[in-house]
Amino acid sequence: MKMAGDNDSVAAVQCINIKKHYGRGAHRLDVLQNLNMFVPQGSIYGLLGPSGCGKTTLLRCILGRLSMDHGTIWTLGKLPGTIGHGVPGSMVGYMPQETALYEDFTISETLNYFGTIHGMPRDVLQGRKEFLINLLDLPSMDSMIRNLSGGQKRRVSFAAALVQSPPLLILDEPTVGVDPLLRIRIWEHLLAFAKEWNTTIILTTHYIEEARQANIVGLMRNGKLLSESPPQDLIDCYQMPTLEDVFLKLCVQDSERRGDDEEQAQSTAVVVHSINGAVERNVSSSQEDVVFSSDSAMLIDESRHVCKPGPSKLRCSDIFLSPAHLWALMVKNIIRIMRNPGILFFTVVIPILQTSLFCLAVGNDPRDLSVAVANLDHPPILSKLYLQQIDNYTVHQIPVDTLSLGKAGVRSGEYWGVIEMGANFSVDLLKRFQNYSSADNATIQGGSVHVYLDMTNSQIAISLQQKLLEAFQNFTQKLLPNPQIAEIPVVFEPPIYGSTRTKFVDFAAPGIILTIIFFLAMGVTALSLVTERKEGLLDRSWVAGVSSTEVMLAHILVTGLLTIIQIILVLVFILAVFKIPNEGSLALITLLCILQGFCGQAFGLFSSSVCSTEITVMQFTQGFFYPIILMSGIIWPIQSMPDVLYYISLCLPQTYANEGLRNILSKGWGMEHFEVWLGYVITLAWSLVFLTLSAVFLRIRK
Ligand SMILES: Nc1ncnc2c1ncn2[C@@H]1O[C@H](COP(=O)(O)OP(=O)(O)OP(=O)(O)O)[C@@H](O)[C@H]1O
Repeated sequence: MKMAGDNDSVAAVQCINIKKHYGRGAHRLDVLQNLNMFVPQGSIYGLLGPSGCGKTTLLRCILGRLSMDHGTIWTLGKLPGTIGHGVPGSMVGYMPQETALYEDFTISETLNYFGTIHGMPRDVLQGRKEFLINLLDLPSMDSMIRNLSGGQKRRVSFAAALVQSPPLLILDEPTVGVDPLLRIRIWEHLLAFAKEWNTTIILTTHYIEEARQANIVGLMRNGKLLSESPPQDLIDCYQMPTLEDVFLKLCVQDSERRGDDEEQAQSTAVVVHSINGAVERNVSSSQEDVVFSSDSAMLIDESRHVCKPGPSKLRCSDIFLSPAHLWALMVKNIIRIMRNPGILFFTVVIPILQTSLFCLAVGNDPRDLSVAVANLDHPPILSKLYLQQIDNYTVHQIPVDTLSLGKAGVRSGEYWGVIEMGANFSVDLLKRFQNYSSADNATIQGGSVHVYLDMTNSQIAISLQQKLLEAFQNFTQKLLPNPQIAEIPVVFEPPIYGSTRTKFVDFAAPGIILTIIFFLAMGVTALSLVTERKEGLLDRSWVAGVSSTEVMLAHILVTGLLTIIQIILVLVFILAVFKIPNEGSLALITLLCILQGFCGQAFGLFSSSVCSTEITVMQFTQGFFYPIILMSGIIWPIQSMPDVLYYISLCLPQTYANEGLRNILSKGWGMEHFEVWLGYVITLAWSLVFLTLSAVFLRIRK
């Protein structure tokens, strides 16, 4: 059917037999059921219906944001989402139900963001901003969104949908929660846009009577249109005082039809014709029969027209990345970070705090360990000399009269151990040193230091053993002309790599550096996307034409700057302040850290593409934290793991990187070693895996 006269005969949007459901099995909900819709160009189309009848779902299908189960939608002559088409993109302005604005932006920044995405030149955008501020009676451009009233926020949201003067406007409940005066003003603007700029407007509303101002109303119930006609025609046809009464009557009729014939009811729509002022009513059951009338008096029985697909002007940005989109997204991310002191604090202070805590709290010798000394030696010549050699920083000697008193003290938790030297210690030890080959067992036992330790804390026990053995070496050096006589005949020569005094902290440092960098980078990235998606902000950007790759890249570039700051801080504190030994190239270390930071960002993006809320992101990332720490050889060598765990650990993103960094730091190895190469290659491979998965999940969940 075609209306006479003007370009109203051409459809801006046409939906043909649309079906859409959510859920599966018993939870399946058929939201749109064979829905047909025809929105003429330059008209205001009011989509009315009770809550939950599927209005938003239909709008999202029209925008190309939701895929349908069945049917076709034409928007501005093309299928939404076609390459080169501006829907989603600059051809459509979308105002979602929720305000969906960045609370920490000003009005000006908000409009800049959307204007830049749409590629508006700076001066045009400035003029447009001033026009919209006047038109919608908004406060000053510098006002922060978070300080605006609810009504002002809705008007800013409206302005954001209008900023690029789109030919198609889709407004999801623009007047909900708005005072009556403002509602009247919004309608005045809508009428002006349709009349003066030939803008096509589709809007949903619960306030049925306000839709009398629309050119056409679609009355929707249970996922289908009960009627699609000019409001006055409906009122005249049903001879009801209000549109609301018409809607009620149609609902009753629909229920009755459903009772009669469920199948028939699925696809019928009441259509009102207005012919030369007389109104007649049809019940149609297929798309071809669905007709509408204008308030002009003529009907032309022709099939409906949709906008003819014009020659596709394919821009590079439709296929490749758009610099305008990237720039807008990056500026947006920078503003959000700058306005959020928590993120800046997180960036600068946390890496310093974590590295310092690690270097100060881990790997140092324990001190002031109380150890009972039962020295029964008489006269205590050699025993005294031995006790003097014990490192007083670690061991705090407490004399006791008998061995059993010392043991009782260990059992009660007073001492970490007891050192016992017998009554003939000095005599027997001298005998042993003077006559090695003929010393009997009694002499050897009498000339030995007997130590009883609390072995429940292995690190403390190992430290005590080490200190007591070192004291004995010092003691023999003072006592014997050739102290090597007193040593066991297994000699550890100067090491090939490292030193005899290599500490635990040197072993753990590479893993700790990489873990701090990986998880900080992940933390900065992970929450941002989830917050944006939850508040409907991401949805708005998708509709403006931004792609998931652009969103990801903009996040990586901006949070990448933060990650580089963190890497510099971590390395300065580890290598320069706490002087963890480094034999290798600083450039290689930095490169590996940057790649691990990138991998952390990619993992953060992956987490935020999989999870819907901040809580689930936290749980998801925490679930990975301990397995990575425990299984990547950071605090214990992977060579000690059971076979299965060992092979699993090799697959983790930090195991090879950790090993590679350890080799660079402690052995000074470079890229000529395969073990070092592997660290870089596997980190990069994991980053690509996470990025690909993020892109897939972002696309699926768009
Ligand atoms: N992602 C989803 N998964 C499952 N069900 C959904 C989803 N989105 C919407 N629904 C359900 O589909 C039905 C239609 O929702 P929709 O938001 O389209 O209704 P609506 O007419 O816009 O409602 P309102 O006027 O309250 O905004 C509702 O029952 C809703 O609960």
